Amino acid sequence: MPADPSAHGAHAARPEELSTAQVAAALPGTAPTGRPAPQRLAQAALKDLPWEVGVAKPDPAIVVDGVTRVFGGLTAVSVDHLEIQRGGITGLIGPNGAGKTTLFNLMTGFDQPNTGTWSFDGKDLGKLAPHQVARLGVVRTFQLTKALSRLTVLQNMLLGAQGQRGESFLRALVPGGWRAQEKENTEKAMDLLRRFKLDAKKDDFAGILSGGQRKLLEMARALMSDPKVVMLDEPMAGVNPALTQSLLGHVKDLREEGMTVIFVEHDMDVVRDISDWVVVMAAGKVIAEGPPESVSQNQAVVDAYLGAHHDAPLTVEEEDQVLAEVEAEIAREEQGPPRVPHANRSDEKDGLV
Ligand SMILES: Nc1ncnc2c1ncn2[C@@H]1O[C@H](COP(=O)(O)OP(=O)(O)OP(=O)(O)O)[C@@H](O)[C@H]1O
Repeated sequence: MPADPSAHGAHAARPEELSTAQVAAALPGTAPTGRPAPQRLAQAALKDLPWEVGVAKPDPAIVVDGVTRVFGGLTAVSVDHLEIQRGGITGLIGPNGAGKTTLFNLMTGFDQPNTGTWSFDGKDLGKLAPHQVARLGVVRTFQLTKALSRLTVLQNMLLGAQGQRGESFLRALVPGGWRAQEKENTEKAMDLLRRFKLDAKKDDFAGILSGGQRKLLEMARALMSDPKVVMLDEPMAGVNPALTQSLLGHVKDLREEGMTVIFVEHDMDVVRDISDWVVVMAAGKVIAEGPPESVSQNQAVVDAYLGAHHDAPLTVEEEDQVLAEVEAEIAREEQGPPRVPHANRSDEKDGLV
């Protein structure tokens, strides 16, 4: 069923996100200019596409072709064709070991494939080092954050500026050029820290931040290089429910700013909440693509998560085990607050996101 276009409108300012409201006011599509928000365009563009693996997108930012990565005898990634729509949020999901992180590593220059090509805006990204990929506008965060614990929060941010396009050897030769650049970078870092509510911690060592604050720092640092594509590897993992809300808001804000976001996530509530499109991987391959509501209806996806095959029905013992796991999951959810407290979300109540 096609997604409801109203579900991804400009979201209302969250009370806990004062800086977001300020940022939103300055952003295309969220200011009262009558211009449609970028995410609406992405969602509208994807709405009538067939739910087929490898389907061509109307305006792809990233195109992957024939990429394989083999470790010993194991094919960790084998993606024939994948396009990522510009300006949308694409969720990359799949069971453990599906190849999601390996694909991220390949696309951002942290690993090299055995075969294949991939491009951003038509520019070949193969064989580029991570800093060169970042300079072209594609940045990523990591499952385990890479915040350097013995540097302060601000110093960590300034490291993120190194791939900036404004930096150049010539600029270094201009008297005062570096100092001007440093001042510019510091101002930009402080703006981002304010937006991510980490400004009060600018002089703290990153090592003393909570897991969630480190995730925020990592996202903020990724934005130092003015990226066009942001790849987030499990941005919500290990983050407490209160901060999850804040992180979700920040991811949506990236889309508001016109960035293309690809994120790996295991929590299906989160995936359903923020994705315009979902790509499902299993055993290295893309096994399904479509809007969030399409994947739970896809038998191949259900099988991949259950570790079963179409032609191999579950035994009674396996069914009992799956049932017991589901019941345990429900019991856990009943005991604690859900990670995404939908009832409290002002944006959802308004039907705007
Ligand atoms: N450097 C490596 N050497 C050997 N095998 C690896 C390496 N990196 C990944 N793999 C294997 O490749 C497969 C895909 O791993 P990957 O981490 O990409 O999966 P994933 O979908 O990100 O899983 P998870 O959701 O658990 O993070 C796994 O079987 C993993 O053990």
